Amino acid sequence: MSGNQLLERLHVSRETLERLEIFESVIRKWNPTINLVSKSSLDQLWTRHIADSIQVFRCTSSPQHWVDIGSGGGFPGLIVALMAVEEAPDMKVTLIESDQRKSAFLRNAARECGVPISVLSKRIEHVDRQSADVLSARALADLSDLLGFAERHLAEDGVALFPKGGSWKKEVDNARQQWRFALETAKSLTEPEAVILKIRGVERV
Ligand SMILES: C[S@@+](CC[C@H](N)C(=O)[O-])C[C@H]1O[C@@H](n2cnc3c(N)ncnc32)[C@H](O)[C@@H]1O
Repeated sequence: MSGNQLLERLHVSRETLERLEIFESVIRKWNPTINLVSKSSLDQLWTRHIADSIQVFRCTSSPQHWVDIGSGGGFPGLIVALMAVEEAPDMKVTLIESDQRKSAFLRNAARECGVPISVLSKRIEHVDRQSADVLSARALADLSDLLGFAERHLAEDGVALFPKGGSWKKEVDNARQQWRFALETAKSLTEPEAVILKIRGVERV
């Protein structure tokens, strides 16, 4: 599927597309200095990163507080905040990113795109409890570690959204040795083998 077809399928409005184009120009400007996405995937920014993040946003409806951990170049957290400007204007979005230069990028990109966010430049292990309705993380850690963060930072009826590649079943089996949780999966639109894990009710075994 081409980038345009994907965006059509993900129902992106003209106004949001304009913000995404501003984001694209900011990330292309900063990437050579701080390597926000790999040079090879920069050519597929719209499919590999932007559409991939929009589909995470589309996995849930009307949360009040969305927390994204290890946001890096803003995937999915900054794209979620950008989508929310039109579609969920009351939602608060917090990005947690331990790298100071990436945090500076996130603040700058958000300002240029006109997107309100909070950025915490800390390791997730040092952040106060967030009571998030949604907790997301892409390419940060294996599922068992992510569930430790979910247990601490999700509100009681909150949902964790973790995009995972082809080996997700193995990660789920391993995680079940340490954690009890309810799992749903959504097939990725951008990668045939990939899924988004939707996880609730995380408890230590
Ligand atoms: C592989 S990158 C993924 C970035 C982005 N989520 C993506 O999918 O493109 C992982 C990011 O998490 C950040 N990170 C790693 N460990 C972290 C921690 N314990 N707390 C907060 N951020 C962390 C790194 O600085 C890096 O930007």
